[in-house]
Amino acid sequence: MTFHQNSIKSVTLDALVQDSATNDFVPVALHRLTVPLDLVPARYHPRPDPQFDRLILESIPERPPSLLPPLGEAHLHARLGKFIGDGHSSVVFELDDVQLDSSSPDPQSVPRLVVKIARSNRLAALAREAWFYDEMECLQGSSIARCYGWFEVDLSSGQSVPAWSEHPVEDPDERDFALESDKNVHPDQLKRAARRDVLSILVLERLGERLQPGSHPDDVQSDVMSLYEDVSHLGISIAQDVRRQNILEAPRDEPCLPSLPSPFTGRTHSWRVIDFELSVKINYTPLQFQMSYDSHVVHMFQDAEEEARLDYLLASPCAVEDDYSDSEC
Ligand SMILES: Nc1ncnc2c1ncn2[C@@H]1O[C@H](COP(=O)(O)OP(=O)(O)OP(=O)(O)O)[C@@H](O)[C@H]1O
Repeated sequence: MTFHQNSIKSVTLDALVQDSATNDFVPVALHRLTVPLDLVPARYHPRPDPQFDRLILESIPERPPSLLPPLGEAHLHARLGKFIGDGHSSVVFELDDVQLDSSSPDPQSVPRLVVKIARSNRLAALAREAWFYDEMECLQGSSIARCYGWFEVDLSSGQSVPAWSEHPVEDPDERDFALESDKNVHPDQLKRAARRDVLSILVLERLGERLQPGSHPDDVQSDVMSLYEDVSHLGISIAQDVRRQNILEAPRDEPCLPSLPSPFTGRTHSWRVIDFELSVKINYTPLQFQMSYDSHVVHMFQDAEEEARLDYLLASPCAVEDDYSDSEC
């Protein structure tokens, strides 16, 4: 049996939650949640007159039907591995020693996985991201990572999560887009925002390295542009978060699953886009999206070049001096 994005029903993680009295790690079991269809309200942009037909759709694009089999019963057991990265909303780790229970799918079809752990004050942001992974199911494995589910558990009073305190965010009071971007915030999101005692995670396919500072050849730039094109076919704008930190290489290290061709362009990408908590579902045409993505992506690659130049100058002050010929370097 193949391991699908909806095969896992529950997850037990070791080395994530600590018993505050003894400082020992205790295994914690998290249960899969179904993301309510209306969790993220779409934004409707009225069409002022027919000349905007090329840019604004009459209605919000429908979510393509899921092609996954019915929800599975598998239980996944894993240990928190190496820290990979963090952001305003989450901390991301590799998963080690991944095991599935005996009734589960073929372990050969399980790729390397990571866990994206919501910060305690960013539960709504992770829920929002889970909704976008569902919305973009048809792009999982081609332009975005495969997402193996959203899982939660209530922590008990004597439990703590060292991942939160060891990787603190610079500004813990920063505004939460998940609660501010939508006119009518879903009641579940308001409840989540009020809580600090919930462990909430996404289990994702492990992608490769980030797009590095420097100049990138045309084929890389066009591959990345095409990731945004794919997303725009679903009426999804991620224009607010076009950054090289959100472009990762497609998985390469075994075990990994092959990249799938885009259902929209047929292109098999070498890159993936991540991080959808700032995304918005809206009734724009792909042409309208393309106009805004074009400039964002061009700027991103220009910034990557500039960043590399600055890194070089900082690492070798003589290079700065060389610009002024009296240098003694
Ligand atoms: N599927 C993945 N595979 C490998 N690395 C990942 C994956 N997802 C995230 N990462 C790493 O973790 C980092 C943080 O992830 P991400 O940007 O999704 O977090 P965030 O908290 O939503 O960030 P932000 O501050 O941008 O909202 C990424 O920059 C990337 O390096």
